[in-house]
Amino acid sequence: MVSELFDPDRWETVTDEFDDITYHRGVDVPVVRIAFDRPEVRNAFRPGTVDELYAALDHARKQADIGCVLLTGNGPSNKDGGWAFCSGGDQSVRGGSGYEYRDDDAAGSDDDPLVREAKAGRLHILEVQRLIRFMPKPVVAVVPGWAVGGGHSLHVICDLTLASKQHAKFLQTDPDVASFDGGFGSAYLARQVGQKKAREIFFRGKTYSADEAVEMGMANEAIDHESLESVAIEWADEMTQKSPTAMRMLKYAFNLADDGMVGQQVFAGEATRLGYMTDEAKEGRDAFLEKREPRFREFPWHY
Ligand SMILES: CC(C)(COP(=O)(O)OP(=O)(O)OC[C@H]1O[C@@H](n2cnc3c(N)ncnc32)[C@H](O)[C@@H]1OP(=O)(O)O)[C@@H](O)C(=O)NCCC(=O)NCCSC(=O)CCC(=O)c1ccccc1C(=O)O
Repeated sequence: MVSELFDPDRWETVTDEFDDITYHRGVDVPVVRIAFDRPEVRNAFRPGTVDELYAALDHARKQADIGCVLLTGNGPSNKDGGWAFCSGGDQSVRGGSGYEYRDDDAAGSDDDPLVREAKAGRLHILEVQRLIRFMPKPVVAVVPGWAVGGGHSLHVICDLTLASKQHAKFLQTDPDVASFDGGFGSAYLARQVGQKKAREIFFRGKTYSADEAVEMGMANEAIDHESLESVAIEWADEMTQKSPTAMRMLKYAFNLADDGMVGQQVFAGEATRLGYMTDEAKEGRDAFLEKREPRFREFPWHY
């Protein structure tokens, strides 16, 4: 069993090569489901987990027939029945300068020695955050239980959050373990819930329910636990029936104001792609290749 909330009739396996995550694609909806699969440690991520998550997200990014990504956590824990989205960095493998590949974690033993050295003491969940941020399709955090520390930051960076009414719990423990996500995990959270509330979340370390998360604006809807994944698929179905270009441009437009010149670059890159699709752009290319002046006067100055 992948997870108690997982409906095997709705999903097919993309690959079962991963150890710490599972990766499926929808049978009848163009959506993928990527899930943390370490329920016994509340889906904490170790370096290998982050590597796998990055690989799966990057794969999903490149699939032209996929319009939405669901990010969730498998469960419940066999140990105590607890549910989790993700409890952040695995504190048991935290070394002096970051999280370390240990024991059975994918250590990249076949890597070039210099790459292996550079991989020591990883804090690369931030690379995953950026991949989600720039993913050209909506990413939905589907939160069946605890979203804590770096796991809380992951739900924050997702485009939408659906939370189990009965089991989702939102908590920031970063300063309890001397960690601080000073990027999207805090600053973008403040955009969602306001400065006072965001500071309260980090400074007090209080646990919030799904309803409270919805009320303060960091989650979209609290859903009955049993229906969480089927509702997530419904939302994905709705979103993937819309224009892919419009959805991509909207996501990047929402990002733009907060992402500075990188946000402008990403948005403008997509605008350039659209520009390249016009006859005007083809005329520019053809004129160069045919060694003649471009006949741009044939094109209107739209207003
Ligand atoms: C999540 C809890 C609140 C759940 O509490 P509870 O339901 O009572 O269950 P427990 O009995 O505590 O836990 C069950 C079991 O799981 C183990 N476990 C839970 N969380 C972790 C974890 N994060 N690491 C390792 N192990 C974990 C726990 O030990 C139990 O094991 P047993 O063997 O059964 O005893 C509660 O568990 C909790 O508070 N967990 C810790 C949450 C936490 O502090 N997370 C880390 C925050 S810091 C972080 O995430 C890194 C931030 C980050 O990503 C980052 C930030 C800035 C720059 C870069 C980075 C980066 O890339 O890392």
